[in-house]
Amino acid sequence: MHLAIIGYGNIAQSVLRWLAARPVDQLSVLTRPAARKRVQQDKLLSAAAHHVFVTDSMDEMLAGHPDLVVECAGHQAVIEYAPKALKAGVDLVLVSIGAMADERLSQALKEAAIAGGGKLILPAGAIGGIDLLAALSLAGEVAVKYRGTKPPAAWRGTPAERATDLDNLSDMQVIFDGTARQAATEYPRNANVAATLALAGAGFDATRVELIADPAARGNRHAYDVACAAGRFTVQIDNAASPENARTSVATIYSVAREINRKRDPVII
Ligand SMILES: NC(=O)C1=CN([C@@H]2O[C@H](COP(=O)(O)OP(=O)(O)OC[C@H]3O[C@@H](n4cnc5c(N)ncnc54)[C@H](OP(=O)(O)O)[C@@H]3O)[C@@H](O)[C@H]2O)C=CC1
Ligand SMILES: O=C([O-])CC(=O)C(=O)O
Repeated sequence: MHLAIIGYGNIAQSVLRWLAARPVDQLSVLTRPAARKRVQQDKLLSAAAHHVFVTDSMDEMLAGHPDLVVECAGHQAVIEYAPKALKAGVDLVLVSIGAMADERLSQALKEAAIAGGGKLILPAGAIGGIDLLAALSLAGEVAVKYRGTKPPAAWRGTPAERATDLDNLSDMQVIFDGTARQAATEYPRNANVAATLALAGAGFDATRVELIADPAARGNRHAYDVACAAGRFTVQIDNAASPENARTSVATIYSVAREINRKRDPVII
């Protein structure tokens, strides 16, 4: 298998650490230009694959004909690279799913996938239960309400800083209440799961979202309720935060790992 990864942050490096136990044949990594030389020297790479290529050019990466591209670099990187990968006919795992809250980008991605023949794969990421939600939404209208709770530090550098004094919170506080579209747009590094739920269920404008800063939170809690004529269910996940990036739950890393296995294994679940 030839695996290509866009980004070299917490998720990318953690996935490579996991790959060391079962390396891929070829690995291509797309970094920012300033990071290329440093990444090339990282020993994680040679443990994760038999042949390694590091580049700062998407065209160069695609010229190697990867079997699967995994984006784990953020919303801006989705805009820059995702349409190209899909147009080239390569399957693309999109971790920064919240970028699809932008209707024009979402449409462009679909058109690129149709034109090129590559599949746009939306992984479960930090959340679970997407299989049931997506299935129930085929039976009729679904109502979905999501609550995302993280420690105050995970909300630094976001609009939450304007809503509350994150450093001096003594109790949990709702820092956002609105639609999945607003949440994914305003919190691009924290509310991708809201977008995942929206795409699997009621859509970006009907999925209700509450984001909460809680000084007592030990990790990232994702909870949601689904109701429809075919049934109802509630999910609550208490995720450990990644040691390298507290905003990102460890589960996200293994959700990417699962998609890699789904591409290379004969039996998939
Ligand atoms: N679907 C889900 O459930 C979840 C999705 N996510 C998404 O995954 C993304 C990545 O998470 P994580 O790995 O923890 O974040 P990190 O910030 O640790 O890593 C992101 C990496 O991407 C690099 N990068 C950013 N823009 C570009 C670009 N244009 N070209 C090449 N590299 C680029 C960054 O480089 P630099 O440091 O130089 O900026 C950094 O190395 C998040 O931003 C979020 O959107 C996260 C958690 C859950
Ligand atoms: O990793 C998480 O817990 C969720 C997250 O950051 C996101 O949805 O963007």
